[in-house]
Amino acid sequence: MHDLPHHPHPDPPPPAGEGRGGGVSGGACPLLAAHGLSLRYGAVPALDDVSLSIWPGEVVAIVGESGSGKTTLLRVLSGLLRPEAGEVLYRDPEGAAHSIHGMGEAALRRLHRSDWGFVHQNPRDGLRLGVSAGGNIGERLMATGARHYGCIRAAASDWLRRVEIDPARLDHLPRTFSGGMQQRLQIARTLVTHPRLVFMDEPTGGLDVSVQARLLDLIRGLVAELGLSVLLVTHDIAAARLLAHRMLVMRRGRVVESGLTDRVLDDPQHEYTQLLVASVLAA
Ligand SMILES: Nc1ncnc2c1ncn2[C@@H]1O[C@H](COP(=O)(O)OP(=O)(O)OP(=O)(O)O)[C@@H](O)[C@H]1O
Repeated sequence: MHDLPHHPHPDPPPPAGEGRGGGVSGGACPLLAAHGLSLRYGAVPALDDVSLSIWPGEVVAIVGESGSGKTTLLRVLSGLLRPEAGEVLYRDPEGAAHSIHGMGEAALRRLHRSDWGFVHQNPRDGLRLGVSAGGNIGERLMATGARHYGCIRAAASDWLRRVEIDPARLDHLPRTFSGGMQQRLQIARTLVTHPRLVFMDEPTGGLDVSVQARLLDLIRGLVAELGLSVLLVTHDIAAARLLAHRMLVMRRGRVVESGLTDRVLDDPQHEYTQLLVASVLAA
């Protein structure tokens, strides 16, 4: 048996309607739903008719080999890239659906500051290296309206502790931190505002194996504690196994298989998924 997180939905949404084609389901309410996303870089089809949805409290992993389109998909879903075709709908806390690529830059920026978080593979892309650790966390709180200096500092200290960084380092610059500490600081900065949906792009990439394991454990604990919805891009099947309720397998811009994580990994249906799983078992 695998120690998979309990799926937040007693009756998890069927994978039908995901992958190639398919539609956003009508009556039910996913947090984010994408339909028919396509994007090419010149002649390279980075995304080819991709559809997916993520539900409140759900962790969905997007896996696949290098160049399969994972990062492009995450960037399109989070509004950082515009698709040539298709649509991404986000449901706000009041239940209204918004088209991500139709909402305008200011509204999208607000969403990224409040409801959403983005954890980059390279912490330098998600941190301000010239600002103290506490400042990095406090800044995001202030962007959502926090003003009381003492409260902001206390929250920053608390979050340093939660990501296993000594709060005595509150005033230190992130460039004096190790790679693993910088990544944990980026996670603290992202989660301090309790976002509803977090995009993670290879959050453990580029770290030592032992540091990766510790970080995955930390992410797993925080995701469960905060009930976060997470879209996780990774080429690490073990990370997907540990964190994700569901997974999508990408190849050459297409979703070739999707389903509950243990089903996909223990009983892969697509030839490519079978190869992917076999290569991990052989390693
Ligand atoms: N800015 C760009 N210009 C041209 N081609 C691009 C660009 N970004 C990505 N591509 C191409 O699009 C395809 C998908 O790339 P993408 O980065 O989304 O894959 P990935 O699965 O995230 O890969 P990796 O795991 O190596 O990060 C690849 O063939 C890549 O070479």
